[in-house]
Amino acid sequence: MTTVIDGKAVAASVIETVKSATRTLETEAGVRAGLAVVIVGEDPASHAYVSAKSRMAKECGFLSVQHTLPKETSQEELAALVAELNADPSIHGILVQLPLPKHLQSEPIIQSILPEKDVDGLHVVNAGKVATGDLDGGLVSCTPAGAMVFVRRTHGDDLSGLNAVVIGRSNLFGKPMSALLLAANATVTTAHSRTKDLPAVCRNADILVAAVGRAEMVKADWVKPGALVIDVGINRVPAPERGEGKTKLVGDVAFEECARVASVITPVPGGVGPMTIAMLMANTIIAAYRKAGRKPPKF
Ligand SMILES: Nc1nc(=O)c2c([nH]1)NC[C@@H]1CN(c3ccc(C(=O)N[C@@H](CCC(=O)O)C(=O)O)cc3)C=[N+]21
Repeated sequence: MTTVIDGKAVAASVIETVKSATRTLETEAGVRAGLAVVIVGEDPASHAYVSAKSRMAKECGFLSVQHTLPKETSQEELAALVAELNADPSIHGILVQLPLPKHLQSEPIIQSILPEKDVDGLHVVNAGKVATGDLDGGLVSCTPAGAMVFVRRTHGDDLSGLNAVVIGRSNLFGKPMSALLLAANATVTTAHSRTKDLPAVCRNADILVAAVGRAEMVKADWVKPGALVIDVGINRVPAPERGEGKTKLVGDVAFEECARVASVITPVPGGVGPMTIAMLMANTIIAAYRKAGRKPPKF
């Protein structure tokens, strides 16, 4: 029987750990963890994600601050807000929701966040720590960190002898995911749009991670029998069967057919997505513990 991972349930268990760590930090050190989320513009999907993050931060017991800036905000104004949050001792984590409106450059903004407050794990200092295998010193990007929780719950901490294939090479996901799998001793292939015979490469994977951004691209005959399949894709597609003009979310994996071949698989929605938000909370409490000079919890 194939196991379908319940991402909401795993995320809830991460959130329970965060909540209790938040209480401990408050009672023993008198410190309340604080998360600031910055959003520029009116994109409804981005607002939905940001509300979910702010709501979860409150549920964790954090000081949760949301800055909503108008879409015509200048580069300088956004940079000034980040500088203010960097200097604010009540804020331990800063997240600038991406993508930013087209007239703004995200890279200089992200690199101006203090690495110790960069709960998205996108600062070069944090990316560099992941790349060099220093997983306890920095902050790990939330989506790969969440995917690794699924990997550890399936295979334990040591992936020696297992082949892992990550489809996708973005800084946000593919590169850190490959680095985390490698640090856990997997033999890792980072595949991408220029890879020759992608289905054949994927068929070698004991752990197959799809982050291509193409709806249901990974088919059953790409999956090694018994593999763990992690679907990082979020694609909104038309769903005429639900009524005229309706849409639904699907991943990068053709779920039904691949589930018949895999031994463990994550669904979309309800897989990696909820874990991304949970790991953001985990990173925030880790940042707050470090600031207070305490050893943070492990996730
Ligand atoms: N600076 C920054 N950091 C991010 O981490 C970041 C970002 N910008 N921009 C946008 C993406 C997207 N993202 C998601 C988080 C949760 C779900 C999630 O919980 N999804 C639900 C479904 C939600 C629905 O129904 O729409 C699920 O997969 O079950 C999805 C996507 C974080 N992102």
